[in-house]
Amino acid sequence: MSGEFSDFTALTNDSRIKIAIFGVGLIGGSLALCFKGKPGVHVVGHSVNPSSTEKYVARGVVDSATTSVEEAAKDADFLFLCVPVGRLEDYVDELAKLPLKRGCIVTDVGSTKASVVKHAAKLSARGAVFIGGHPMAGSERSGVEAASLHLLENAFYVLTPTEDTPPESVDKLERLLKWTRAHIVKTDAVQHDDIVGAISHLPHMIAVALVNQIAGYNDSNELYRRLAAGGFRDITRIASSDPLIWRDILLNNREVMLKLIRDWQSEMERFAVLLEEGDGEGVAEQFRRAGQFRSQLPERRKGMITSIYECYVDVPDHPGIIGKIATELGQAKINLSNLQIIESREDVPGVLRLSFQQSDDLDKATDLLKSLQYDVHM
Ligand SMILES: NC(=O)c1ccc[n+]([C@@H]2O[C@H](COP(=O)([O-])OP(=O)(O)OC[C@H]3O[C@@H](n4cnc5c(N)ncnc54)[C@H](O)[C@@H]3O)[C@@H](O)[C@H]2O)c1
Ligand SMILES: O=C(O)C(=O)C[C@]1(C(=O)O)C=C[C@@H](O)C=C1
Repeated sequence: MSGEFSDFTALTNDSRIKIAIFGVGLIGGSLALCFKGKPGVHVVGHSVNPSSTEKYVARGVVDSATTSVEEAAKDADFLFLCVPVGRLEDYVDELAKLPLKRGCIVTDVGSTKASVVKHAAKLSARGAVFIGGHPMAGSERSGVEAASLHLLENAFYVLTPTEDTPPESVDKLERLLKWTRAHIVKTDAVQHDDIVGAISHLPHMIAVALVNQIAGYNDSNELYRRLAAGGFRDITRIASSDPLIWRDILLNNREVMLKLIRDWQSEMERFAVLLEEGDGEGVAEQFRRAGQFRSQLPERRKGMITSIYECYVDVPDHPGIIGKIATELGQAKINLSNLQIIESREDVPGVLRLSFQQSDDLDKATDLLKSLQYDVHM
């Protein structure tokens, strides 16, 4: 081992590290992939479902898997709770009944923090330290099939230690999380929920409401769906997120969300007034202000809407073209994460959307496809 991770084995008193992941889905699976195969590390996955445990091992995401919380938790140095927000407290309660390894670190990846941090304080009575966590990266996809070694790379990873959290435990967790290549940010759990409510939960709700509004119009005229391409697609990717994961997040953060909805309604009302009054300068000013703030967002950072790098390719309408493009990319060792035909443009035979998890892959793919005379748009 070398460089920034050379102090890794100092994370425990012996050179073996057991990491238990409860819920090996998109986030749990991505964490497992970051830890698995590192020297001395054993990653055990937990699922309530025996067929899922078999799948985790068969896909090579974990070293072993079990349906027993007790077996997964036994002697574990780090325990990651990666289940839906609505189940986090149940897992804390189960762990609180078990003989956990002294000084072990229990953390979670839930999209809300205040309630679980408060609830998990009880783990200290078992000699464990709870530190709330939230990797600010994700996808509209879910399940272990969507897990990726690179998901958290360059993303922010929020930790919410309290004043009672031993600093050496925070330090230990931070050192472990270096394997994810995410950037750690520490904040208070309540502040986390306010801010993440605004920059993540509200956009998900708006995307869903917008899609449902348009779907309603589409019921009486199919042209809505057929013409909905550029802007609509950009702002609504996250509307395809997992319904149960988001049910739990929004219910858990409901007080914050109710205030944010009211503020959103005021923003829309402001637009309504500007339009009623025919105030063109006022409308333009709204766009100027938004553009200015948006231009200051971190570029191509994982997390929020930009976690996937995409390009669009005009494709002639003949059988085999999709396979041909996928093969060209594969032969050039470019990792394609998704490929989708979009039938929204009437003027060209078809448009293929290619998605990548690395900006590098996107750049290589556009260069390659352009060199092969394809029309590529960003
Ligand atoms: N999806 C995202 O973009 C994202 C990003 C950051 C954090 N998170 C948080 O990560 C956690 C997991 O989300 P995910 O996107 O990985 O979801 P996922 O559906 O991909 O994975 C959830 C895991 O929990 C298990 N699970 C589901 N319901 C369960 C239940 N009732 N009891 C026990 N286990 C159950 C599933 O088998 C799966 O292994 C959530 O708390 C979510 O808020 C999600
Ligand atoms: O990129 C996405 O699909 C996401 O929704 C990721 C996202 C976000 O809103 O930024 C979603 C939920 C999380 O808790 C953290 C990250």
